Amino acid sequence: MTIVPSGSPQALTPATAYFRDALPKRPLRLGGRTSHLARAYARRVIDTLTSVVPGLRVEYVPITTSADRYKGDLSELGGKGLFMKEIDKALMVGEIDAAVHCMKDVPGDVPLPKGLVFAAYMQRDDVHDAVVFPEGSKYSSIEELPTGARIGTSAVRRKAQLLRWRPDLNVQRFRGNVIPRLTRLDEDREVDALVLARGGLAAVGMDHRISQVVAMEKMCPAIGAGVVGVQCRKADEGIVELLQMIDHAETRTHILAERTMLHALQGHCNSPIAGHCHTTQDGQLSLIGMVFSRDGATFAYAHEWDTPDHAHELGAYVAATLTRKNARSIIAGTRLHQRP
Ligand SMILES: NCc1[nH]cc(CCC(=O)O)c1CC(=O)O
Repeated sequence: MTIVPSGSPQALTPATAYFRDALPKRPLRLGGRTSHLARAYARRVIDTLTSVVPGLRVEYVPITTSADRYKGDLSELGGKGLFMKEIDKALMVGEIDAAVHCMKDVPGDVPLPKGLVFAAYMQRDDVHDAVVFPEGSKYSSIEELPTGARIGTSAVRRKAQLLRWRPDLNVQRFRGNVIPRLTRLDEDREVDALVLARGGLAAVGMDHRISQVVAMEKMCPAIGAGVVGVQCRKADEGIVELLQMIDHAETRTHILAERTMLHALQGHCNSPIAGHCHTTQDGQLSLIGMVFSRDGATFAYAHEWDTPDHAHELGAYVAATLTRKNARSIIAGTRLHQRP
């Protein structure tokens, strides 16, 4: 098979040369979850890879994770990387060559498995949260909802911020993959509205269901929101280099700042922690960090800036500022199901 590099001849890097030799043997096996969202994100990874390396064959390997099997409250299981365990294992034993993950679901309180590396981050999607109402609902925004209205979400981060905004709302646990969640919203009428990620809804073709996009000031995103990461074995140098070809450098810097903060706060995707890093118009890195009590009544906020080569320092600094503002006890006080 011939590889026609996109763009200039210099585009033929060692990675494409390496992969040209491995290609005839079998397609690259990309593992990920079975959900519509995971498949949509994998499609994005595959399309980007094949636009850089035309002729590259990639096969998607869907994997059911513990979090997909468990229908209860994930915080009761500890919430630590349950969307990843089986995928990590498949990658470590060589059943797959690479894995696609939503960075939001990658925990910050346990180290990544030894020998695995995120070799590519795709350019970040929109990070706003969005509100969806059941079909035929007379409401179209959170502001219009009457006292006691039921909002469905399983994210403690969303619950805390909704209650901070509207303490009179009744926030209920509502789990599941995006499409089944929307079906339940319309059919069962258990809740009056759902809050979901705008980018996730758009990725599965459901953006027409969005009635309200929530401002960042009302709903600070999760660490890693809207970022798809591609992981592989560190020792597979050819695959590492191949994936690096689709790495989005600015997104990598933002993820480094956000996840450094998350590590320092010992948080995971079900912690009441929010944060967002972006590059300002004058080229500075801006990082916002927030932690909440579960009822949203107590929170700590920090916002700092630094140069793009100081993403790590910025993450550590914002975490330290939050810690000085009692972040640990605010978070700890909210862990209702903490194990002894
Ligand atoms: N926890 C599930 C999950 N992981 C990533 C996304 C959405 C896309 C993203 O922010 O990466 C979602 C669904 C949601 O929060 O509505």
